[in-house]
Amino acid sequence: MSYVEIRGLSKRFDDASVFEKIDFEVERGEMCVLVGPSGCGKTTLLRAIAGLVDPDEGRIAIDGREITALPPKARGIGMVMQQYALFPNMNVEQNLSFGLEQQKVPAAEIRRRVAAMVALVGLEARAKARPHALSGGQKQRVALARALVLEPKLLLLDEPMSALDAQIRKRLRDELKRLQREIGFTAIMVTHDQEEALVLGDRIAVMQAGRLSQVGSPHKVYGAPASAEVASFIGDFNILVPAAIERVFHHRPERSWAIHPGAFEVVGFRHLNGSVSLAPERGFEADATVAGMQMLGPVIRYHLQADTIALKMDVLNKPSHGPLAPGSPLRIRLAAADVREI
Ligand SMILES: Nc1ncnc2c1ncn2[C@@H]1O[C@H](COP(=O)(O)OP(=O)(O)OP(=O)(O)O)[C@@H](O)[C@H]1O
Repeated sequence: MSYVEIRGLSKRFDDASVFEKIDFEVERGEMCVLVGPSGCGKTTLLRAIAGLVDPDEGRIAIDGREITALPPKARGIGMVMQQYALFPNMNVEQNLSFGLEQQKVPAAEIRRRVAAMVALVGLEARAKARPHALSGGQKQRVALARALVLEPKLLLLDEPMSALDAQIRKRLRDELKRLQREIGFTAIMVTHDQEEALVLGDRIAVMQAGRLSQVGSPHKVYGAPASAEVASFIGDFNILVPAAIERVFHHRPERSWAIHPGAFEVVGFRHLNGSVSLAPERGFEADATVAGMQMLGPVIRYHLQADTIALKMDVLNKPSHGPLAPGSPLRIRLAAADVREI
């Protein structure tokens, strides 16, 4: 039996189903990241686990104990939301102490646990500061520390970093991973950010239109997406029908596609898995022209047109080859092993 077990969980608002028959597990000490397009039901699922929304059917158990009918306070669940929701009139230490005082934890133990947690999130120098005097990243660290100091059985994180700018967000993300390794807490986190999901998740659950379309390790979900929808959500995928590939790409016997038209509906390959060249070498598979480009930092994403097929390819951004102008002709090479059935 898994540490967190969710079985057949469904929720409707009026006549509209938000999610239906959701099943999934989280092991003790694991961070499960829930990703999916806006409106697919992630927040409602998290709120149902927290007890803030009543599911219509299904059950939730933590550590072998069913909690489906328990009020939120009795579930032993901590929550961190996008908005910091700190107590504005209390300093950092007081924000952290509050929940422990409510639980009637002895004063000496409160002092010890709060001091240890403040140190863990690196806020010793700001322990006496009130929220208005903290930066966004610091406030969110306080919110995280305030939830963790109560040692919840399960921590729910709803887009905890989405209000922060990119740089701080990455720092906090690494810090969250470190904290999770050090303390070993169990968490379910909702994010829109694909990279955040892949970095933080021990397990990723992809939710689409109220259903989980794939649950697996980041490696599995990224490397072997279960459907075209998952592939397009976990980004960077060219999705094609085999007939189009057959028509546009030149066959080479030693590198045949191993694709039989009609055997499945779509195939795809990651933007980064193809290579492009201006040199007319032998062995390239398809002619294309540059339709546009996006500068992404470490890679340049080219929008290419190969006959009737629009493709995207990521090429390492090296000084040795500058960006290609729109209209540049080039050839695309692709290994059969990088083309997946999806
Ligand atoms: N209290 C409510 N009453 C009626 N409909 C609701 C209620 N709460 C959420 N919904 C609807 O349920 C659906 C799922 O909403 P939810 O907030 O769970 O999505 P989400 O995946 O978290 O979206 P986002 O990523 O944009 O936050 C939406 O269509 C939303 O309008």
